[in-house]
Amino acid sequence: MSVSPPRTSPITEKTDPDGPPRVRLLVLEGPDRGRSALVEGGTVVVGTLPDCQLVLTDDTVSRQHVSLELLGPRVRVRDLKSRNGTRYLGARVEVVEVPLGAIVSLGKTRLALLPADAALERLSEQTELAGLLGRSLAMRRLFAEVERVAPVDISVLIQGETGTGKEGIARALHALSGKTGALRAFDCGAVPASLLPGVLFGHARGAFTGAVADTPGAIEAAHEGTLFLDEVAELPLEVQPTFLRVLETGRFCRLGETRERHVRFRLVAATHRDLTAAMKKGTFRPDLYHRLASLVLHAPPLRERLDDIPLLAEHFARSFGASLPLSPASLATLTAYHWPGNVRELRNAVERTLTLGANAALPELAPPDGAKEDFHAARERVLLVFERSYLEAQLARHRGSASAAARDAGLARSYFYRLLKTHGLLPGRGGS
Ligand SMILES: Nc1ncnc2c1ncn2[C@@H]1O[C@H](COP(=O)(O)OP(=O)(O)OP(=O)(O)O)[C@@H](O)[C@H]1O
Repeated sequence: MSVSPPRTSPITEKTDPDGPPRVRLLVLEGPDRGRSALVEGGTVVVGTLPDCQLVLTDDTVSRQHVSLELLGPRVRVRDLKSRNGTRYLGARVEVVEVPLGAIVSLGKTRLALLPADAALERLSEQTELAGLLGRSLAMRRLFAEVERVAPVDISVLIQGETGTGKEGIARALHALSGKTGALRAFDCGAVPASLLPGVLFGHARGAFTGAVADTPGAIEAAHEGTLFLDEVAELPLEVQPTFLRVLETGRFCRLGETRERHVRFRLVAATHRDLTAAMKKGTFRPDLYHRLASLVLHAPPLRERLDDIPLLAEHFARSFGASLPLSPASLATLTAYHWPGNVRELRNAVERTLTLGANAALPELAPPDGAKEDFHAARERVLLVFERSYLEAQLARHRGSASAAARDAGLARSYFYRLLKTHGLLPGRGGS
């Protein structure tokens, strides 16, 4: 066993598949942050006594706080009747088997149990970055990337399922960039293709019917700042060459003008679609793709970072005016679900449950006495319940095809998508 205080240096220890299981213990939060120990086989004890295999100085940790039995790809965590308890996914535990990669809390200390050969270079020490919350390893890795890339003036492409926080990541990149201009967000899927060039590049008075005044576009509003281009896969093919030219030269003309203007901004684009598939289909230009994807960040789905659920759920509950330590039953419900709509769906679930009380999907989160409900609140509740079950039934009938479901429902595709988004029902990657 070795004890060392690494934080940012790479640690790469190859695991012998026939040898005893090897696990790296790494303190992520608490007074001993950065302390790490490589342990091999058998059972090890963590506590403040000097003969523990990982010795901590945290005074909320007991002398012999927890034992860890290494079982290959899993670890049996046993609380040794500690004063402040041992928690996993936010709930107090006596004995629990956890996979490698899990994080357990001992008093104020948060300890990651990692595969010995995990590369640990680039874990951020933050659990909040410009409004984005995360204490899982996946988010700390992402935070470290954001911190590293933010001040560098290159385009960034953020890929990830819907609701994973791509816009939040773009905001964090901007907040840490040191740029003097603003962040301007533009959703390529929200504007009809025919209006999109005008909204993006701006237009001169009289450029088209209804153009009553000279109007700057989104790229000008992002001058000296960041342009966040959401749903970039929806950028119409015919607009892509002009946009690429702006990225390469910083020059463009408003619609209806011949005078060239100059802009300087950092582009952050996001998509939940597979752009390489879009290139193969011919709907996305490879030259633009390569320009956008100088650097790709992946927003991990919530189901791959269950450690974030207690933090996020309590944060959302607080933001809706409730202060609740989540019950173990609520946490078990929340962490057992696969969250196809990711963090947005979690936020909606918390809100729905706090608003609708016992009728909601996660009753353990409901206010204990049941909420008073006036006419407007009751109508809203019935509408929400109706909307959600209608959308689910339509999607099921059309095997997940949102376009077909929207047509059948007699709704505009964009409006149908908005409803799906509100209810956290947007089909994942590859959905239409
Ligand atoms: N890590 C996080 N911490 C706090 N809030 C988050 C986090 N991730 C997402 N959210 C919240 O979840 C909601 C959805 O996030 P966001 O709009 O950034 O996702 P997205 O990936 O851009 O979604 P879409 O692809 O549908 O546009 C927002 O309300 C955002 O504030």
